[in-house]
Amino acid sequence: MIRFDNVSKTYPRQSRPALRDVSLDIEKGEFVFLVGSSGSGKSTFMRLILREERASTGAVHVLGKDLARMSNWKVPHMRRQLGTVFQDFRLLPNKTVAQNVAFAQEVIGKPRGEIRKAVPQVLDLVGLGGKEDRMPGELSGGEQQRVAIARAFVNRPMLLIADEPTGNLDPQTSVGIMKLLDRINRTGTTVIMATHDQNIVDQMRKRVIELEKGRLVRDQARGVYGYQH
Ligand SMILES: Nc1ncnc2c1ncn2[C@@H]1O[C@H](COP(=O)(O)OP(=O)(O)OP(=O)(O)O)[C@@H](O)[C@H]1O
Repeated sequence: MIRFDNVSKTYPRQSRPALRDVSLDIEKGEFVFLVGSSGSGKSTFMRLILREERASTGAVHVLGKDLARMSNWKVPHMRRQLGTVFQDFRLLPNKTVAQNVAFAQEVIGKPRGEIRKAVPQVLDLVGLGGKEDRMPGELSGGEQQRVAIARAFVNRPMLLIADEPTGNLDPQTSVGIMKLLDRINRTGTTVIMATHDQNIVDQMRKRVIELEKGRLVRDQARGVYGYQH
């Protein structure tokens, strides 16, 4: 599903690479935690998968495609198969819960009938049945993140990328979000989640990839958080 072959990334005008010689494989259906202190390269890793950035050297393969060889016009098609969730939710504040989720389908040209069916289904799945007509500002942080996850999942992506999805949530709410991501993973969707949340990583015992100053320093099955920050 994802392969990094000796990938390094140095941003323009930076002397130190943000990623250094990273090689790894992530298979379909895996759940992977990406850990490492601030600035270790986690977001860069995710941006390379989304082709928001390009590798300086080495090759990144996503869904069997070499991203360096992918023409720009094909990138949106590739991204449609990836869902993204962020710490700050990134909902459209002037659209209802249902409209936020429907929007993800409208932009890819899904027929109206399908959207009308899929939106309530996915809102039920994330535990927001009955809140379709609320505005994001009327929801708790945990509920807003559920909307964001519904939006990311409604097109049934092969891969869900979550960048600190529990970073703004209290521990109890975070556990609910993790149960939801686990459920989504069980449907066969690969999940990659960057996090600083030690409790979550230690409880879930999934594969843990640790970056330190851009290098991959640990790749552990059923791993733990494993470092002090
Ligand atoms: N657009 C950019 N231009 C220049 N340097 C950048 C850019 N983005 C990131 N960097 C640098 O690359 C390194 C890795 O940053 P990155 O954001 O990938 O780390 P991170 O592990 O995601 O950190 P955090 O946990 O704080 O989100 C840092 O030294 C950072 O300053």
